[in-house]
Amino acid sequence: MAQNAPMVLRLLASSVTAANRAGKIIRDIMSRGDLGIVDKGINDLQTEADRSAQRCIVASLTQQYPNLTIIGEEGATNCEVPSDWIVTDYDQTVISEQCPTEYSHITKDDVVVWVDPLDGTSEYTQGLLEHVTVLVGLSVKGRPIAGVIHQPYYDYKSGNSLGRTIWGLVGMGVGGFNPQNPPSGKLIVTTTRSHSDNTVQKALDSLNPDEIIRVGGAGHKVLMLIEGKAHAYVFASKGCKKWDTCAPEAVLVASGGKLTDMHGLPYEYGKNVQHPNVGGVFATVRGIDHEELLSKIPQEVTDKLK
Ligand SMILES: Nc1ncnc2c1ncn2[C@@H]1O[C@H](COP(=O)(O)O)[C@@H](O)[C@H]1OP(=O)(O)O
Ligand SMILES: [Mg+2]
Ligand SMILES: [Mg+2]
Ligand SMILES: [Mg+2]
Repeated sequence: MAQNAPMVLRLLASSVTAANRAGKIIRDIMSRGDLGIVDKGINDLQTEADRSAQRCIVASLTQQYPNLTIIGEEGATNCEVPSDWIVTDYDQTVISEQCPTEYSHITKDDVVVWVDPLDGTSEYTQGLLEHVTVLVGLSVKGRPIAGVIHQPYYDYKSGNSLGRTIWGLVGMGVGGFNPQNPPSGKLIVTTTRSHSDNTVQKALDSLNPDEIIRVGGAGHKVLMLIEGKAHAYVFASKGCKKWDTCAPEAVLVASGGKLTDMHGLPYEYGKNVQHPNVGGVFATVRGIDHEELLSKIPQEVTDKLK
C-alpha cells in the first residue's frame, strides 16, 4: 500500500510527479513566448518559467508534506498557485520500488529538499532547450540520498512532448534512463558553456582531456556522465549552488559515481549550509579514479576555490 511506504520513497515519488508538472509549465511559458526575464546579477537570469516551476513544485510538496524544509533557488514566495499546478499523486514506478531499510525511520525533520526549478536558464533563454533540467534533491542529515532530474525538452525535436524524468535513490538504484559507460582509453570532460573564466579553463587544461564538451546546466552535465558521454564534469568556479548539485549528486552516486569539491571534500546539504559551492564541482563516473584525476588540478586553481 503506497501510503505505508517509507516517507523517503513517497517523497521521491511525489518529487517525480511534481517535476513532471513543472516541466509542462516550462514548456507552456516558452510556447507563449513571454519569458519575463529578470537579471538577478552578473550572468544570472531568471524567467517566469523559473518562478512558476518553483511555485508548482513547492506547493505540491508542501501540500503533501506540511512543514517539510524546502530550499529553492528562486527564494520564498507566497504567490497564489493555480490549483492545476498542484500535483499530489505518486509516480507509480518509484512508489513500487523496494525502499532500502536504512531509510525506514527517516522523518520529515531529517530531510531538506533542494529545488532548482529550471537549471540552465541561460540556455533556456537562448533556445538551447535540451540543456534544461528541473532538479529536486533530497538530503537526509546533510547527505544527498535521492534526486530527480527532469528534462522538459528531452528528444523534443523528434516530437516527444512529455520530456523525460530520471531518478535515483542511493542504495536502491536509478530509473528513467539506460545507464551507459563512457568509451575507454580516452578522457572526455564536460563543463560550462556560459560561465567560464581563466580558472575554469586552467583546471581543464591540467587534465589534458581528449575532448571537452561544453553544455549548460549541472543536471544536464551529470546526465552526460551517467549516459556514457563523458568521464568527468569539472567546473572550477564558485557559481554552482547546493540546488544545482544536490539532485545530480544523489543520482550520480546512486549510479556508482562521485561528486566532490575541487579539494576532494564532500558537500553537505543540511538546511543551514551556505548556498554557494565555493569549492567548485568535480564529478566522475564509476570506474574513474576520482582522487587520481583530481590530483592533476594545480594549487593555483584550488587556492581560488575557498
Ligand atoms: N556564475 C553563475 N551565476 C549563476 N548561476 C550559475 C553560475 N555558474 C553556474 N551557475 C548555475 O549552475 C548551473 C551550471 O552551470 P553551467 O550551466 O554554467 O555549467 C547553471 O545552469 C546555473 O544554474 P541556473 O541555470 O539554475 O541558474
Ligand atoms: Mg539561476
Ligand atoms: Mg541551476
Ligand atoms: Mg535554476
